[in-house]
Amino acid sequence: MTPGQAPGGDGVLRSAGSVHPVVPGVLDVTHDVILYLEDITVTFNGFRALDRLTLYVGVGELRALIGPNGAGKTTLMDVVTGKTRPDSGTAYFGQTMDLTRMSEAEIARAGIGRKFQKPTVFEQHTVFENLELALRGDRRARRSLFARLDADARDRIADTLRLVRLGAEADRPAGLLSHGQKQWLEIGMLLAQDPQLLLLDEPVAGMTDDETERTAELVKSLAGQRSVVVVEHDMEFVEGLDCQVTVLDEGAVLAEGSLAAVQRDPRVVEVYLGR
Ligand SMILES: Nc1ncnc2c1ncn2[C@@H]1O[C@H](COP(=O)(O)OP(=O)(O)OP(=O)(O)O)[C@@H](O)[C@H]1O
Repeated sequence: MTPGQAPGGDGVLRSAGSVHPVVPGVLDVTHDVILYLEDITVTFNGFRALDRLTLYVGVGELRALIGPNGAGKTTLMDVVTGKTRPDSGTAYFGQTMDLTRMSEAEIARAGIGRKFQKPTVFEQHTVFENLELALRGDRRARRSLFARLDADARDRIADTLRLVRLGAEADRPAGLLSHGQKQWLEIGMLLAQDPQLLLLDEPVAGMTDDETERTAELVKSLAGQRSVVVVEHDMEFVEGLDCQVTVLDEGAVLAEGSLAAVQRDPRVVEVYLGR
């Protein structure tokens, strides 16, 4: 990343020798970067949960975020989704959307979806209905609810069911699904909103080995069409993702690279084993 590719703070984007006016609400990924976090600091009563953290995520990239307890992973997700405002630093979605000036709802509408650790599906409703409800939250789908695009909405649900491998469960109440299936349904509900950046917080916590393996396949298949950032402690799962790994420690990036490379890094070994 060259500094010239970073968004300016004055409403005008400077990029590689040219100046573009900012178009509000339009995701601009002309530099193939979907998320820019630069020099982000977050303090809680003087304690630095994030300490000048800088991180970039590419368009279509799958990135794993690891680090010991308290490293700042959740706080980072909170900054991206607007739940926590940084004390300083810049956070941009694409070239033009300043996340630090957007509400949580605006950020979600702009195309950032977040899955929390605990599944929150509607247990009384069927799997299909859960996806339908998620789709109704999408502005494009709402417009189409009573119009001829209804078939499109149904197709979208069918596609999502296939993707999260719940086609055979479509008519079952979500409350009867296994823990792993509920997690996949919730990922499907997020996908129904068509996010361009998906944040997954410990998606395999509490899953069986088989479910964990299937989730790695699912998460890998989600990248490419959208960018995905996964926070996870389960190293076998992270290995299965076969992607770039960022290690956080004490609120900053300690190392970045393949899982094998960061696991060889003595500083990473120290924070995981040395304390
Ligand atoms: N609202 C808050 N008030 C005070 N301290 C906080 C708050 N949120 C987080 N912290 C502290 O900031 C640090 C980073 O927390 P964070 O939850 O981001 O870490 P994490 O990497 O997600 O950890 P874990 O792997 O345990 O989930 C921790 O020391 C935590 O206690």
